[in-house]
Amino acid sequence: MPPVGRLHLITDARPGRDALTVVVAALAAGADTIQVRVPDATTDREAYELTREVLRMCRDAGAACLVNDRLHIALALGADGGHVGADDLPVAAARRILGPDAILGATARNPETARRAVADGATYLGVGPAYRTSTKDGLPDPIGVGGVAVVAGAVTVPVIAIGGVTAERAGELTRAGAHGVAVVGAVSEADDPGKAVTELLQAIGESR
Ligand SMILES: Cc1ncc(COP(=O)(O)OP(=O)(O)O)c(N)n1
Ligand SMILES: Cc1ncsc1CCOP(=O)(O)O
Ligand SMILES: [Mg+2]
Repeated sequence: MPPVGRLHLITDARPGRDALTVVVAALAAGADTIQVRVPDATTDREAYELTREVLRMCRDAGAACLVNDRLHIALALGADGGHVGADDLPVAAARRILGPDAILGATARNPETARRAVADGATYLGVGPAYRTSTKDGLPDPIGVGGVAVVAGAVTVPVIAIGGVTAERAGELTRAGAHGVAVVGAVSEADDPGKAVTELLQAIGESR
């Protein structure tokens, strides 16, 4: 299993976003993980084809490729793993499907859920929303840096903070115990996605 990366770029497949162009720029700037996340309305075939392209780019760049929700696509393509949350397969079922060597991320926002996810086989935890974000609807209130710190202190697996993360905020999250951060908008909405990745890497102490 590859190590859990510290800067996860999650694809932004909202209308008008060019996910692949952003992935190319992010990988060139040093993002170490790409998570393919598509809207629910996207067909499996479309998601498969996007993931196949992203996986090829990740392999060339030495980055990990994870698939959100649709673990069958990760398996079919031999991606590095997947990410599940409360509305997806339970973590233990996801682990059985992906096998022992895959990276498996699980969403948690409190210590109890976090410990259960780890016991059930999560390799890392996506913890948030750390801050308010408009990228995803229906999220609960942000847990803030303090909430991320509480979860990070409760588990031994890497915690990846998510939700409203920017280069200005990333450093306080890693200083609070997060191993890394996951972002959508901070990179995909940037005028220069590569520069945004460079600034995020600097903020988490991973500049090259
Ligand atoms: C790194 C990371 N953390 C959290 C999530 C959110 O997953 P989930 O709660 O299943 O919500 P969706 O992304 O499926 O809408 C994530 N994808 N990645
Ligand atoms: C998928 C997801 N889960 C919690 S917040 C979020 C979206 C994060 O997007 P952004 O980095 O633009 O706030
Ligand atoms: Mg999900």
